[in-house]
Amino acid sequence: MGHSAAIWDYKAAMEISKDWNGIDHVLLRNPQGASARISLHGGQVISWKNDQGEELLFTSSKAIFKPPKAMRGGVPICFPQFGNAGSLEQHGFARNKLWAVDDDPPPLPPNDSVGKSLVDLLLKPSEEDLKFWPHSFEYRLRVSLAASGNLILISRVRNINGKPFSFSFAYHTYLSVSDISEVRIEGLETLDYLDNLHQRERFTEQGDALTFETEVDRIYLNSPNAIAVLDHERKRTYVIRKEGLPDIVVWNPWEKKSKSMVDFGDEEYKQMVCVDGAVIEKPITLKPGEEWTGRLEISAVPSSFCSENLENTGL
Ligand SMILES: O=P(O)(O)OC[C@H]1O[C@H](O)[C@H](O)[C@@H](O)[C@@H]1O
Repeated sequence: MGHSAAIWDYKAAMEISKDWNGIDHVLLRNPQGASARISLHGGQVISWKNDQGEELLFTSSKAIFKPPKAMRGGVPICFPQFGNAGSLEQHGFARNKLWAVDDDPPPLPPNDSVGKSLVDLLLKPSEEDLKFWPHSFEYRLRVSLAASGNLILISRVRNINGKPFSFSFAYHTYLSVSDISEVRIEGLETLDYLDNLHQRERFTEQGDALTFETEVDRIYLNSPNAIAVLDHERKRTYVIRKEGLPDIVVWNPWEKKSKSMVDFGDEEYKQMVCVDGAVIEKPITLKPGEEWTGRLEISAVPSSFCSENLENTGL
């Protein structure tokens, strides 16, 4: 018997436990049996399951779950720098830090909380962080699981004093797929992209949809606010909707690069594609007191649902 949404206690549907390194994990559940697990290491969503218990995010079998190493899988937060185009470590420090649960976050619009199981997290710079990146910020991350099973991430970054600062950002979303050769991405047609495999040279997408035959590492610019990742074999489509995140990073390392990465298992590159809502080409600049919000919502739906209900996908 399922639970009725009317009597479901969303606050109680959030549990905190410790992993084997003593790091807090937050488990969110919805009345239909979907779940999401978030580690305070990195504020990283490390699992998202549908109501059938199927895992929707990829995590490498060799992922290292111990700070200060980043975990390969789920949704690492890249902040305040995406990639290595800056003075900080690759993808910035946020994914390697211990975040705190925020018991009293500033309010968000009611439709961002009602009918959802959620957790609010907070990251503030340590003394050590300020040596490398001397900017006072508060980063609030809300992770929600909707009654529909959708996973929603809302980031709010505030400049709390001092001088203006700039940052780039990505929700580095590792989607689980049956086989990368069965995947196509719709919504990126005709867009310009920066190719990370060619020193960020700018190209224009020519194909109808993006498919994979080799390593891909691109930053699509000014993308539409909904794109679809179709997994033909698993008959599943991920619909990614975003606000405040103009760019989309698409990455699959393919065989050779994945072999050179210590935290990637054999042939595992076939089971993943990263599709990140991001802000890269034009970094965000915040003056003192200003706040930026970036929202990502992912649905995982049967492909038949998408082709028959294209309007519902927003494409
Ligand atoms: O190995 P990581 O630091 O987690 O980065 C993994 C990948 O992230 C992004 O997709 C970048 O565009 C890639 O160039 C990078 O290889």
